[in-house]
Amino acid sequence: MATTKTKKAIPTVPEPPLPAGELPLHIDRKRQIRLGFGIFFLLTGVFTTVSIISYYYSWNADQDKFFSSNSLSQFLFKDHTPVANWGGRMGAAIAHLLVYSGAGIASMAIGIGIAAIGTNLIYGKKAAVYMRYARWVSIVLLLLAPVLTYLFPDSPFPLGGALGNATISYFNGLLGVAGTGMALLSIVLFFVFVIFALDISPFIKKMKERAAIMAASLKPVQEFNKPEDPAAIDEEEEEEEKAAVAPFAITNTDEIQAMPATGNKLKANTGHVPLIIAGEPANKEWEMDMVEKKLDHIDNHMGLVDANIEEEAEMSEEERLFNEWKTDAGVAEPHQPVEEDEYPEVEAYEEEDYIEEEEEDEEAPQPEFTFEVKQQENERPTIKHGAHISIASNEPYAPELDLPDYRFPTLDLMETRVEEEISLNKGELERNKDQIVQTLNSFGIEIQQISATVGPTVTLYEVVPGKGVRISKIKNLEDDIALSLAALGIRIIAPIPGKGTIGIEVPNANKQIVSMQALLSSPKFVDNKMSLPIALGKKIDNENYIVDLATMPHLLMAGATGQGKSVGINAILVSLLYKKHPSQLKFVMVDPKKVELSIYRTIEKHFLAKLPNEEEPIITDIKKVIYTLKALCDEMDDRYGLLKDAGARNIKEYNEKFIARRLNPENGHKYLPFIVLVIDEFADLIMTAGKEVEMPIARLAQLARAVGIHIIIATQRPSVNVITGTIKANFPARIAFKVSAKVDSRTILDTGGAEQLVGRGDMLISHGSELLRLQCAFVDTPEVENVVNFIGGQRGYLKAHPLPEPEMDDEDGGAKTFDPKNRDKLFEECARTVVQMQSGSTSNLQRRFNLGYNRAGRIMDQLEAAGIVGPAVGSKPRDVYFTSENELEEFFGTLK
Ligand SMILES: Nc1ncnc2c1ncn2[C@@H]1O[C@H](COP(=O)(O)OP(=O)(O)OP(=O)(O)O)[C@@H](O)[C@H]1O
Repeated sequence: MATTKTKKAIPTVPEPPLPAGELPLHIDRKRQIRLGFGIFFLLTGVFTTVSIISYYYSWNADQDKFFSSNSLSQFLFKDHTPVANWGGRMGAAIAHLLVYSGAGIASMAIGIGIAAIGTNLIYGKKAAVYMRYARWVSIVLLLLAPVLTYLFPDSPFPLGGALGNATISYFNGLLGVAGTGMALLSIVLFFVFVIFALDISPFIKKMKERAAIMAASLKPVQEFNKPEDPAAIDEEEEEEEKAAVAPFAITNTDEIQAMPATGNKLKANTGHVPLIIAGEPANKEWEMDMVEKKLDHIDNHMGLVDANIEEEAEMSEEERLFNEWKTDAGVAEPHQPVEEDEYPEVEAYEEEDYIEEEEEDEEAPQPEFTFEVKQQENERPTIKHGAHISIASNEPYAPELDLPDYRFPTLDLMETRVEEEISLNKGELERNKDQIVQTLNSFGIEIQQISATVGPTVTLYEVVPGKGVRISKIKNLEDDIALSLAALGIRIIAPIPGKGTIGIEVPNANKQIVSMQALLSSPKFVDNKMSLPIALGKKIDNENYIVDLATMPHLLMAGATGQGKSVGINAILVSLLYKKHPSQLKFVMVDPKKVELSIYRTIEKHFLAKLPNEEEPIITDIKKVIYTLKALCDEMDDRYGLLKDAGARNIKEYNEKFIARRLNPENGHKYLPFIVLVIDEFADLIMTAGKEVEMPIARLAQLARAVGIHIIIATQRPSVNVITGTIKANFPARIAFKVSAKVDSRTILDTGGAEQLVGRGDMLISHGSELLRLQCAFVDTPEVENVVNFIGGQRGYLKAHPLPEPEMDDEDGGAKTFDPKNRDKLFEECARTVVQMQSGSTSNLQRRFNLGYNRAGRIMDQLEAAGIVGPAVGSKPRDVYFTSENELEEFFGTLK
């Protein structure tokens, strides 16, 4: 009541007129409350933003502390362990909740939004402004969080927070990874092109207009330097008199007054200078007024005033009152619209004039105000850097131009082995047929029909059995039939896949050598478009067997000693040397026996790749093999990085883009040659280095195909401890030369048969689902020498292709040690999760078990040391070496 009385009393006492700059009491109080809230919001926003920025650096240290507290209040008020966040415990908690449990790094928009609201409260803007902020903050949160999670799914820092994770895992389930990517891209494009474009267009317009104003405002200043037509001056003066006097006097004319040093010079050639030097205030003011008026004029002319209407709409009532009050008090006057034709020279201004003027004044000491002119020159649009970043030529890139004079090896380097007509003795054929029919009949197997296909090493007899004969019966009689045919190397194929017949392969009395020269000159080899064509030999029906190593994509060759492995490797290498240019293919050769591959050292500068600073082009030392394998893994990772940048799925697509000059070498892009790793005696390696060799080979075999790295391994010991499950699983293409026992054949091919081969290049190849018998092409050592000498005698690269320098875990390159007693409580659970998901991702463990980064990282290290996951590979998830939970449980059993 008392207040009311006081209020009522106020009108009776006439208020004294408000002093300039002060507002009526009710406006003032409202403003104070707003100011209070504004400051509060501003500080809160700044604090939140700073805490989030700090979280980026301190989250590793603080996350464990946050998780180890039972509740938020305990973390805030009861725990006393110091935190690393710049905002203290409160900052750490806010940042954790907003970033980790919220929208990741995008949450910064919340802090900035709160601060912006605070600022606007201080200035008393209307509610519409806050709505606009809220809209933008929501867009940023909803868009940025999923995009960041999608782009960096395995980033240890929660870039997209829980919001990003939840959105992406939902959409990945709904649309798949590619579908989610496309959906995100369309949403982002929608915002960029539709909403954002609409919003920025006025801004761009404004910027353009401002630039025009700046240009125009400098015009009169330059005109000081230019002699003027007296008539024009008169006219201008007249017009100026007509124009309204500038409502606000610009007093900062000191600069113009303080120009005596230049005055004399100017006096000689300018019309306006006497006015300036004389220092008559009216004239000085006139000059500056002209500038101001022109600014106003252009504002009106260009519609800036209209643009300001929008801003005014956002003004608070208080601001309007304040402006009205200012107007009344004569502090400022509204802009006077000026007729367009009053300042025709604004439009008439031409750049050439300006350049000429500058040239004329070159020798004269430059008066201060010409400085502005120079600034203007800087602001003139320049050619953007990068606008011309383009590769000089539009011609497709030709990798062969690295060595333009390189000549491919010629066929005369290979020995000419005339392939005799396959002439199997008719008598031999008849004899074999009769014996087969007899033998089968003696076991009660009726035959409807029999035919023979004569191959270089064996003849295939195809038998169509009588009705009701079970195929398994014939298969069971394999040994008996072989015995009665009295020939070595009989192989029964019952039935021949895709045919209703039974095949019986009988070795020929006279075997034929398959000529490598004939294979290399065959149209099938010459005209093929395979990435890595290899001419392996001939099938049983004499068809040339040429296959693409890139599709295999790796090859395992095994067989007893002296059965043709080395010849087989040479056949493969020679085929590649005949077909590929040195820029397209590199070999990494490992030869623990030191003699088999040393012949290829001659082509070191053309076709070999090795570790930098390594002298030997062919690797023979086991330790260097481990380094080399690591380097190849690094090369693979680097290549994946390049493919990702280029948006290519495999080396073929990548190289096509590079050849079409769609990838900029300045961004690290380069033509990627295929790399073929050849290991001649794999058993020696695995016996000496075990997992250290097996794991990187398995990793390369699993992943390197897409980036053009292929592996050929050969061994003469086809036992299970050499050709392990891991190796077999990753080498789908396998070649078996003759082996001594059926069990060895099973180890190599998962089936018998290789023990019945006749040796000397007779082989079985298992590729995809088929098993084929081939006679390997024969290449003798002198022929290989001819080829490598031919290549080595030509100009090559300066050195062998360098592989990346590998980083090893410790000096010995050994793996981390695992102490079963000293492992995390969650070790087993995490191991199960990792095996279930087949992905060694630390951030996954963090999310699953609510772990801090450090602890999750420690557990991942323990998993690596235990051999459950592979080493860290950049930000990608680690490889998981256990394929099933059973396997894992067995492993846990060994730890107890
Ligand atoms: N495709 C083939 N055609 C004809 N003869 C062959 C063929 N392959 C190998 N031979 C013969 O077998 C011999 C041994 O071959 P090779 O040296 O390739 O055996 P290997 O399996 O590499 O033996 P090791 O394991 O002892 O090195 C050759 O010297 C050659 O006479």
